[in-house]
Amino acid sequence: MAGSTMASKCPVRSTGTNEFPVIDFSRYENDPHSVSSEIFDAASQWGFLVLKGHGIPKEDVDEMFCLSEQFFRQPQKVKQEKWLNMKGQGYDLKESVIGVHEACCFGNVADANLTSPNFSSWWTPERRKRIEQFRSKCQLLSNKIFEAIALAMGLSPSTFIEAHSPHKEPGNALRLIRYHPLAAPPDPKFPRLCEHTDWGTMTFLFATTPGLEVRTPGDKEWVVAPVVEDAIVVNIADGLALWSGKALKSTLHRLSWESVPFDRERYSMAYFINANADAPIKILQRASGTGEGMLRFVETPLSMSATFGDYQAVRVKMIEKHDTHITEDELRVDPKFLEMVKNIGVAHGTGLSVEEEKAKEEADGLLDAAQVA
Ligand SMILES: O=C(O)CCC(=O)C(=O)O
Ligand SMILES: [Fe+2]
Repeated sequence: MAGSTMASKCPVRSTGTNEFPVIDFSRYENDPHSVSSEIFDAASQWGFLVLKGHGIPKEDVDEMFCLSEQFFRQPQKVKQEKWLNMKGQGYDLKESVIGVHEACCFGNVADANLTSPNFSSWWTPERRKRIEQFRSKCQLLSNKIFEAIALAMGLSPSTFIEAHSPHKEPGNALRLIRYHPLAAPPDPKFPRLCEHTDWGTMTFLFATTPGLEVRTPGDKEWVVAPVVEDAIVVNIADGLALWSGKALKSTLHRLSWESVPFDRERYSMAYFINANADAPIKILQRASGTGEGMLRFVETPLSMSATFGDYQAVRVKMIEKHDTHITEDELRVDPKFLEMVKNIGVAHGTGLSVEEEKAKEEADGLLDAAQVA
């Protein structure tokens, strides 16, 4: 389990945009090959990048932050009218080893949040409509990035998109987050947000103030991700690390009390992208003998057949057992499959190459992949 208080006592270096990958996506249409290879390089070395020129209007992002602030300013009783459910909809409050923050999460298939009964009465039809319109813009952007990544890997452009229909469960989730101020220092065991890797396929992070800490390539140190105006932080999550045979990296990240002290607040928004529950898990591998500067990945057979839905159910169980309003019954999964996912080594975030990772696994025995997301 992550969230070690030891690590959070170490000083955390700030990074500049000359070190952390920053990519201007407005060049993609005219120059798809070089932009997609920049994205692939950042995603395989850092697992994180800052994306400028992404096309989501600034006014829309500002409006989402405005809704978020208004909602979190409501009395606690109003906010917690509906707690987060299994469809990733509702209010979530964490003060535990997972972290100290509150969130309102809009998950499930496109437009499901227009009518879901699992939101506080504060969320009027008009406000829900704006949320769904924003989710739809994020979803269209995610398709473009998936296309770019497929292009860089020598795959059909629709390879990842086909497994990400917005009309299929579990859908993508927009999580409005507030790291709330506390009246007194927290329990020393609680981090602001524990070290974790995300468990979907890709995540967009929106923030106007720094605080997000990321492990550098080679897993050497924590650095604070730079905040670039009107840009989005994009990170690869475990599902895509698994799918790409770990060519794309799912990197550990967190928030420490040094970054967001107990008496301060910070707002952010995370858009978690998930593969469709019925999409079969596939593993890609780099094909040998491809030309200079060209990558080509091919599918390799998987020892047991499983879907992303099987995988997601297991990851939810790994996370939600810590503190939750979800019952044990709802979290029931096949114990054999749970064991397989724990041992598969997807939630790695170690910064090691595939070969190094393999050698380490052999040396250490099977990795415990039970990172929380
Ligand atoms: O708030 C942030 O900047 C990061 C949030 C995050 O990593 C998460 O919710 O998974
Ligand atoms: Fe995360």
